[in-house]
Amino acid sequence: MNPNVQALDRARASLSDIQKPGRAEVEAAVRTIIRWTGEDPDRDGLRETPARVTRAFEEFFSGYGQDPVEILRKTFEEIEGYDEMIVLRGIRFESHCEHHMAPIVGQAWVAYIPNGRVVGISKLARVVNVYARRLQIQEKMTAQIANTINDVLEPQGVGVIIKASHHCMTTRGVHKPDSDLVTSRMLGCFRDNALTRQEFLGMAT
Ligand SMILES: Nc1nc2c(ncn2[C@@H]2O[C@H](COP(=O)(O)OP(=O)(O)OP(=O)(O)O)[C@@H](O)[C@H]2O)c(=O)[nH]1
Ligand SMILES: [Zn+2]
Repeated sequence: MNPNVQALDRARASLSDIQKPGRAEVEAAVRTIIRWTGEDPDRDGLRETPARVTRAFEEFFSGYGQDPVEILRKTFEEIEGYDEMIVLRGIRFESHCEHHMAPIVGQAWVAYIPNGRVVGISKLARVVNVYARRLQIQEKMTAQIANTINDVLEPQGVGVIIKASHHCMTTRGVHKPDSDLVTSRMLGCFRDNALTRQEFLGMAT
C-alpha cells in the first residue's frame, strides 16, 4: 500500500484513540455557557437548548467519524485512455474554524488528471464534506483534500482551490464582512506545468 495512505490510516487510528466525553458532559458544558451569558438555562425557551446544541455539534463535527480514504477507494478503470482534466466546481461547504469555532462558509474547486482510473464525482464532494466537518483552518483543509486525493488515486496531478468567508472575521473581531480567503494546493502536473495550473485557475476564478 502507498506509504502515504498508511500514514492516513495511522492518523485515523490516533483520532479514534482520543477519549470522547459523553453526551451528558457536552450538554452540561453548554448549560454552563448559557449561565455564563447571564441567562437562566431553566427558562422555557432554553431548557432544550443544551440538547439541541449537542445535536448540532454532532452534525458540524461528524467528519471525525468518517474516513476519506475509504470514500475514494472505489475507482473505475474503463475510461478509454481519458487523460484530461476533471474538475468539480463550486462545491459548497460549511466548516468551523479551530480558533473560534465560528463558521467558515465557502466553495471548493477540486481537479485532477487521472492516471488510468477515475473516481465517482460525488466522492470528491464527500471528501470535501469530511474535512469541512472538522475543526479547521482553511490552509490545512485545502492541503488535506489535495493530499488525500493524490495519495489514494495516484493521479498525474491534483489541484484544490477554496474560497471562503470566515465568520470570526466577518461577524466579530476585525469585522470585515466582504472579505473572503482564497487558498490553493497544487500537486504533480498542476504544480509543475504552468499551462495545467493556468487552465485550472481559469475555471475556478
Ligand atoms: N491562517 C488562518 N487564520 C485563520 C483561519 N481562521 C481564522 N483565522 C485567524 O486566526 C487568528 C487567531 O488569532 P488570535 O490572535 O489567536 O485570536 P483573536 O484574538 O480572537 O484574533 P482576532 O480575530 O484578530 O480578534 C485570527 O487572526 C483569525 O483571523 C484560517 O482558516 N486560516
Ligand atoms: Zn476563527
